[in-house]
Amino acid sequence: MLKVAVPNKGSLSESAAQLLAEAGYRQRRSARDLVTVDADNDVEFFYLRPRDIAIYVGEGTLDIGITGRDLLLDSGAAADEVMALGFGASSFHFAAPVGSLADTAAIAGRTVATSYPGVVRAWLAERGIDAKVVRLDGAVESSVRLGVADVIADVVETGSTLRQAGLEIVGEPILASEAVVIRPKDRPAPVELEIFERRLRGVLVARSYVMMDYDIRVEQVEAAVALTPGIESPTVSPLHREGWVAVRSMVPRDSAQKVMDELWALGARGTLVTDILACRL
Ligand SMILES: Nc1ncnc2c1ncn2[C@@H]1O[C@H](COP(=O)(O)OP(=O)(O)OP(=O)(O)O)[C@@H](O)[C@H]1O
Ligand SMILES: O=P(O)(O)OC[C@H]1O[C@H](OP(=O)(O)OP(=O)(O)O)[C@H](O)[C@@H]1O
Ligand SMILES: [Mg+2]
Repeated sequence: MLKVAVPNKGSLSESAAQLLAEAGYRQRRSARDLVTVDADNDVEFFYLRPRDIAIYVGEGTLDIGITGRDLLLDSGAAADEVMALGFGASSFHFAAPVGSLADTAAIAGRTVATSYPGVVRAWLAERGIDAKVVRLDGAVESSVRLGVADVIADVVETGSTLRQAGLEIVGEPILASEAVVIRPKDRPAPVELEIFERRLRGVLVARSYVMMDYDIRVEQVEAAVALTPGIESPTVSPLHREGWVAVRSMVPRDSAQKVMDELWALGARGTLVTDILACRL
C-alpha cells in the first residue's frame, strides 16, 4: 500500500485534501483523524505537520508527501520535489523596520529571527554574510519590537503582517515557494506511485485548461487551429452545413476569453467553453 503524507493543518492542509479528493481518493472525515486508509485505491494517508513531512519522506518511512518547497529546503531532508501543485504560494523575504536597513549586505553583524534557519543560514553563507540566526516558532514579526532581533526572514503572502509590525522587505526574495509533491531521494519508485502521480497531474491539467468548441469556415481552419493548438492536436469534424467544420480543443483557462475574441475575429461562431472534470493525457 502506498504511504502518503498530507498536511494536517495550516495553510496547505485544505487545498491538499481538496486536490486528493478531486483525484478520487478518500479523505479523512474529521480534522482530528491521523490516518485514513483508502483500500479501494491501495493508498494510506498520514496527516502530519508539513514541516515534519519532509523528514518522514527523507527517511523513506513514507513513500510520498505534500509539503511546501520552503519547508523541504529548510529541513535539508534527503527528498526531491517531483511535482509543483499550484497552491500555497508564498515568498520568503528579509524584512526590517522601515528605513533601518539599506540592503541585504547590511545584515552582516546583525541578528536575524526566523522559523526557517536552514534556508537563512544557507543563503547568508553563500554570500559570505556573517550574522547571528535565532530560530523562533512563529509570530516572527514581533521579534524586532521585542528586542530579540534586528532583522527577520519570513514567509510573506499579502504583506499585511509586515506592515502591521512596521517592517519592510529588504532585498530580493530569498525563495519562491508553493505546495509540492516530494519523494525520497535515490529510492526505487513503488508501483502504485505512477498511478498516484498521473491522477494528480490529471487534476492539475483539468483545473488549468478548459474545453473549447467552435464552428469555423474551412478556409479559416488553419488560422483558427494556430490559435487553439491544444495539447496534442485539435479534433476537426465535418458539419452538415457546407463549407464549415467544428473544432474541439483544450485551451489554457487564463487565456480562454482572449482566444474567443480572436476566434470571433476570424469568423468562428457557436463557441462554447466547458470545464474539464478530470483527464489523463
Ligand atoms: N500566509 C502564509 N503563512 C504561512 N505559510 C504560508 C502562507 N501561505 C503559504 N504558506 C506556505 O505554507 C507552508 C507552511 O505551512 P504550515 O502549516 O507549517 O504553517 P502555517 O500555515 O503558518 O500554519 P501555523 O502557523 O498555524 O502552523 C509553507 O510552505 C509556506 O510557504
Ligand atoms: O503576508 P501575510 O499575508 O500577512 O502572511 C504572512 C504571515 O502569515 C504567516 O503567519 P501565521 O499566520 O501562520 O502565524 P505564525 O507566524 O504564528 O506562523 C507568516 O509566518 C507570516 O507571519
Ligand atoms: Mg505560520
